[in-house]
Amino acid sequence: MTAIILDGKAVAARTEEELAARVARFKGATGGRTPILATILVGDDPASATYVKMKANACARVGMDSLRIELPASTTTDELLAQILALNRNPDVHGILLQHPVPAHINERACFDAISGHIDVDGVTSLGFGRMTMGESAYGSATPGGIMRLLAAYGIELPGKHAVVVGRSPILGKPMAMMLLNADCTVTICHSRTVNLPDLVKQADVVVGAVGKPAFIKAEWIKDGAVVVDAGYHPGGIGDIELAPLTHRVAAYTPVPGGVGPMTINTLIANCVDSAEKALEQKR
Ligand SMILES: Nc1nc(=O)c2c([nH]1)NC[C@@H]1CN(c3ccc(C(=O)N[C@@H](CCC(=O)O)C(=O)O)cc3)C=[N+]21
Repeated sequence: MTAIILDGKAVAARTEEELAARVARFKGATGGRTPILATILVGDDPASATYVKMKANACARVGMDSLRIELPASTTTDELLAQILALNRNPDVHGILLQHPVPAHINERACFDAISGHIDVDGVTSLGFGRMTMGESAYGSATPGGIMRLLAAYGIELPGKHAVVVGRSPILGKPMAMMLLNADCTVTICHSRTVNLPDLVKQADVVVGAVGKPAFIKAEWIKDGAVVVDAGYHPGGIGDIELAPLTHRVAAYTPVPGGVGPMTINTLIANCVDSAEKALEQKR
């Protein structure tokens, strides 16, 4: 069986061409302003700094400006909330990315939920999650949203499929499960307290690795012909799924790197362009 490689890097690159054209149109309509994504990085975790830089670079590639806010690890919840509220009030800002994780003493949920819904382009607010789950208009969480766009780009049929999501985090596993449910999958959500994880994964037509542990999901658990989506990202180009033994016997898989990661960033940027266009329509 020749597996389809779900090439997120290629799909993202194609989409960037279209986004660049939309940014150019926005500039034409506003006398040269661009959509602006505000990125907030708290503390000095080098991996987080790299991801935020990748997001700013993606903005630049489509001709968008970004407003980079870097705060010390000692920042309090109230100080971070004040920054977010100021960005909410700034009419030039069309999207906010608050990079997860923030230092442990900060109430991350309170800070996510302070982001105004219309500029929650990373899809992290509770209200956005609820609206997405109910099938109402909202920007879905960027990583699962990117996965859905990637599956759509390759015409992967979802209705009636048994999707097994391994992981239940607020911005990855939980919204992933709701998006697959809304796409008419039968969804099983597995997590650290799940009994018989291998048996559940063995039933999956679609497997999503979203646990954050390198090669935690073993190749032998995955059935022939499954669609394998790996949302893990670990040093050395390793995902959450043991991939090498699978590539010849599954229907499709996301490579790591070059699969889910580029689609996450692309979804964030696409949502920000969308938000900017909506702001323009609504005369701001
Ligand atoms: N509020 C918030 N939203 C996020 O979306 C978010 C976050 N916090 N915190 C951290 C995770 C991680 N994340 C990645 C995005 C792109 C790549 C990516 O593009 N990786 C490249 C490889 C990069 C490399 O290692 O060179 C790839 O997979 O091809 C990886 C990881 C977004 N996250």
